[in-house]
Amino acid sequence: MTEKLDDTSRGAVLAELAATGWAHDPERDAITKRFVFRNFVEAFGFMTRSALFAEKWNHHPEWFNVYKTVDVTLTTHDAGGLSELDVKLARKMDALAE
Ligand SMILES: C[C@H](O)[C@H](O)[C@H]1CNC2=NC(N)=NC(=O)C2=N1
Repeated sequence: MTEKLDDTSRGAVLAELAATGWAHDPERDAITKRFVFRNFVEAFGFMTRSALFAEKWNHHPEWFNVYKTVDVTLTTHDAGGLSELDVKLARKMDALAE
């Protein structure tokens, strides 16, 4: 689960995630997305709910919050690039942001 995505699966996965606003950073083999909420409470609520899944799955986002904006970077440090866990967390964060 923490192995890097192989070349056959990553194309489809990156295309799927691109459709919801995730961009691939090839330098780091990471995915990034900016979430913008109505206000700080909504942004922090999203971070709090995401944090519970991150902790449960032992897979943690890199993120930067200013007021109602949360910039998220997902990659798997142990694998040195994207893994299924990043995809799982990205999908969950999309759902939690709705
Ligand atoms: C020791 C601990 O299980 C590891 O450092 C976990 C924690 N959370 C993690 N989060 C992310 N994004 N990548 C990791 O490789 C990772 N590894």
